[in-house]
Amino acid sequence: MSIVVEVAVALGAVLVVFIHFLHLEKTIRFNIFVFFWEYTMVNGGRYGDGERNPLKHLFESREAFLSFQRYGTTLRPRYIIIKWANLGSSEEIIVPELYLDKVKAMVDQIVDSTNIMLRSWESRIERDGEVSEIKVDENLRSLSADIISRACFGSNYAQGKEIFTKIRDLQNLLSKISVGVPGFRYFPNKSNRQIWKLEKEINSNISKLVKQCQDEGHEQDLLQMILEGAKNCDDLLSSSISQDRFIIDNCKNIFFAGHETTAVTASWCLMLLATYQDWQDRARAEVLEVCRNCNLDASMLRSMKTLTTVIQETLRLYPPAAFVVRTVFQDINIKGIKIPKGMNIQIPISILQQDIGLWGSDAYKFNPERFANGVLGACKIPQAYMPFGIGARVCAGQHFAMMELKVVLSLVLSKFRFSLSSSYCHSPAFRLVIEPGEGVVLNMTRI
Ligand code: HEM
Repeated sequence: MSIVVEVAVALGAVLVVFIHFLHLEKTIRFNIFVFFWEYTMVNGGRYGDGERNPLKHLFESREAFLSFQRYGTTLRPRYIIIKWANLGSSEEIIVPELYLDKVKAMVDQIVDSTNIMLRSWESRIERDGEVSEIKVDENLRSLSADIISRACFGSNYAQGKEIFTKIRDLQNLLSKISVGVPGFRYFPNKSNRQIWKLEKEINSNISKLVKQCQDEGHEQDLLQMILEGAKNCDDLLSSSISQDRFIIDNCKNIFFAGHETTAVTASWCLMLLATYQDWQDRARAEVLEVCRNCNLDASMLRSMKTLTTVIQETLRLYPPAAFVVRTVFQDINIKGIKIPKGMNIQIPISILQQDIGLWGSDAYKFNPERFANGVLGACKIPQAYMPFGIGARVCAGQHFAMMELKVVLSLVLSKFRFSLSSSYCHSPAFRLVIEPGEGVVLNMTRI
């Protein structure tokens, strides 16, 4: 089957590319990219003169340029986000669970999960002598998956974690696909067949788990909220989406939105604290002062002002989500570019968050102090700070994410001193999120 299928796929792809480039849609897709290019130019040649811009490498290298272009012209990543986010009004269901008081109750769970990771670091340091070189990224990813699985599936989290692992494999496969041709995902080539197989497995595993949760009843975890939401969701009644499909899509949505983003932010935070030792000392002093050898609780997290500004500044310089995506509801004109109704616009978060005109001449510098009086004090136009998006569809998990980051970072700071290893290579990479391309490698010692 395979050679015939691959040839058919190749011919089909050529045909679709041809039609695609002739079609009016072409103008629309290219406009999206031009819009950002123009925006960039209008704002003082951001790519050219950003000598100290931490994301300079990302924006300037040919590879990065291609992945931006690819992202701007391919349907796939946007398709996933929009499809997963738009199936039913996910925030109606998720947000109540992620409100602050609910989130507080999860602190103990997060402390337990984080301590498991920290104990493994302690053992490594003991084994290696005084200092250990630790690449933190994968550990932080598993931690974040563990935390979101527990929050989502409660006591069934082990099965949930298996599903999340499969979703991650799916994500990896999808991020490797580079052909921005509409309809390509229906071609039965090798990678698409792998994707379909994985999707089928994920859907059937989630269905099984949902059934199990329904039989057990009464647990107040995220999955239960989704199940309840699915029962009452008007969107479902007025659409052709099945309840199963809705639940499956919401599970994928939470995992995709809430796992990688938080893990990557923790990695960037540790990288910056390792680079700026004065901020590491200040944040640690605050944590020790607030906790005074007691167990962490939600009220302590509120008092950690310095740590909060460190996280805010990290999210300003290294926002994990590269774009906020919106669909144009009526024809508009931005800086002379006509944007027709129905087109998707990507708002480049990091460009807005490092604009000298808005943030001052030290816009590229790591300076958590700027957030001492909140976002209003940090930026001329506070809407330009949007690591969690903006408006009605702002991130449903932002409180959860901030709380998780504070717990993880305060525990790390209270137990370890760390500096950047000489093997660290600074190379922000745009995959599905903006992440340290070569990972973050730290020299760690116990306190
Ligand atoms: C540092 C961590 C995080 C960052 C930077 C982040 C960022 C974002 C951004 C930029 C959006 C798009 C918002 C918009 O279009 O205006 C979003 C949406 C979303 N996020 Fe997060 N997020 C994070 C963590 C989380 C977590 C932990 C969860 C879940 C527990 C979560 C759940 C969601 C959901 C469900 C949406 C879709 C909301 C909708 O479409 O209505 N996020 N996030």
